[in-house]
Amino acid sequence: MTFWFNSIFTVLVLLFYFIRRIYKPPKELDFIPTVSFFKLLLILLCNQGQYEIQKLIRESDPDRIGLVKIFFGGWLVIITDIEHAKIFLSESAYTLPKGELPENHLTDVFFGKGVTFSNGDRWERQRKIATPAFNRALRPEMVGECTNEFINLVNKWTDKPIDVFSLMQRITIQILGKLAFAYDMKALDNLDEQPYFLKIYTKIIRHVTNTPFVVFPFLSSLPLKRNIEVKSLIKEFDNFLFEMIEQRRFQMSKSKNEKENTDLLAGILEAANQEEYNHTIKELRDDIVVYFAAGHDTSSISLSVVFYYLARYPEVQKKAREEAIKVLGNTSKLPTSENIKDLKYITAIIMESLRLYPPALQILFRSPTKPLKLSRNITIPKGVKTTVSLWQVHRNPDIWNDVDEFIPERFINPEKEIKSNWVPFSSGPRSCIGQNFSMMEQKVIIAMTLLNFEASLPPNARQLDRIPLTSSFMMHPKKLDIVFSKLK
Ligand code: HEM
Repeated sequence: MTFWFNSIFTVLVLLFYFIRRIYKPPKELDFIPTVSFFKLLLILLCNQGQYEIQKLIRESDPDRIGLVKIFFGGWLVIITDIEHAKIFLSESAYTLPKGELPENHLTDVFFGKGVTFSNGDRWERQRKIATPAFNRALRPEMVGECTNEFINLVNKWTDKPIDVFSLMQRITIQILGKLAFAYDMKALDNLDEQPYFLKIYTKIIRHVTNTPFVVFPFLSSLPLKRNIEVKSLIKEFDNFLFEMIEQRRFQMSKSKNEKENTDLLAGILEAANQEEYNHTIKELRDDIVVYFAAGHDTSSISLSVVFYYLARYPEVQKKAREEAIKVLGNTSKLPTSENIKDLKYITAIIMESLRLYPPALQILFRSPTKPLKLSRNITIPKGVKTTVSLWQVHRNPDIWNDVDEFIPERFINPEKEIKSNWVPFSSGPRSCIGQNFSMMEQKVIIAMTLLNFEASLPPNARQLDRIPLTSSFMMHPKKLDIVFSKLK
């Protein structure tokens, strides 16, 4: 009896000591308020969703110093104040590199070292190649053509609730396929089946963003059935990508007509052939995975939020439709770049939706290579993992009036200060490379859809006063249904 008692007691003491040692924050972070790990764990275990997590983060900093620390397999500092964020985000990409994941981590296996995850000279080279290629790929008319296909698809599903996020994923993937890869993803052919490419991608993302695996990266290296499964899915995805690359290379060798080679992939392939870049096939693959992921999920979330608000506020929808009619006419004319600039109210709706629901809730963490001063009293020590919560900076009541209200008007001719506090695409040297691409595609989709359909919330969701969200690290709406009805 005494033996068992002593053994259990010793194990408990060791466990307690072990947890305290891991959990005890470094002294240099003492000044930063702590988010309770146990409260966070409870929220995650009970799957209570994003609002609870964000509320916990805000409440953990009662004196509003503008940053908190959180135990997340290691200590992570989260910046929640826009002024700190501006300084942080404007720091050079060389002195504030993105954090490296342990090798073999599934996120690393899947995303590799595409531009979002790379650092130093490699990142600079990738960004130099992609920037002009992105500008060439900005083609609103082509987005308009895809939107016409989308309208035909929605026409087959009118007056019934439809999961708006999956619907938006289809159109953004189709557009990305055409504009970025000159590839027909066949995402708008029918609603019965999820497109093949998207199906595999969704499964992989579900695995790699699974909370325990994010918090405890070592789990990815264990010989678990699920890890083996993900690796085989990634292989399948890669085969598809290599086929797509080869197909594009072949088409380009047949056609030297520059007008036919305006897509992002063509731009990257052209640059890859130049000796100064010397891109390997693995580097190409990594870039494409990143463009594929960054290029459709975020825009689908943003569009889902916009359609939720349009459905919830019919008067906003009416005003947006009037603008679309004024700019595009009643016909299904394909929008031009000039038209896009005139969609001021629709732009404000997108901006306000992105303020309230930034699809990237926080940026990927960085580790400063030297102490980074954010204000007179606040310095992030060298090497400390740090991120910016875009949700928190956008929902700070000290900065935004009626912070939780949807007020698109605040973005009609906004003052410089308001614009600089709005950072859903991040800012500084590592800001989103696809911002113009995404804003352009969203404006076309919204304007053309409003010329054809009325969006409403299904009867059982009329009281929905906020979007149901998962507690995932990307912002994902739980099932969000919208009804599209043909305009009379
Ligand atoms: C509503 C749509 C979008 C939002 C809210 C968004 C948001 C962001 C944010 C916050 C970052 C910074 C991430 C970080 O620092 O960790 C980022 C980076 C990036 N985004 Fe986007 N994005 C959107 C659309 C797109 C599109 C359409 C593409 C490409 C087709 C794209 C490609 C990228 C790339 C490549 C980076 C990495 C840039 C670098 O590290 O230099 N994004 N995006």
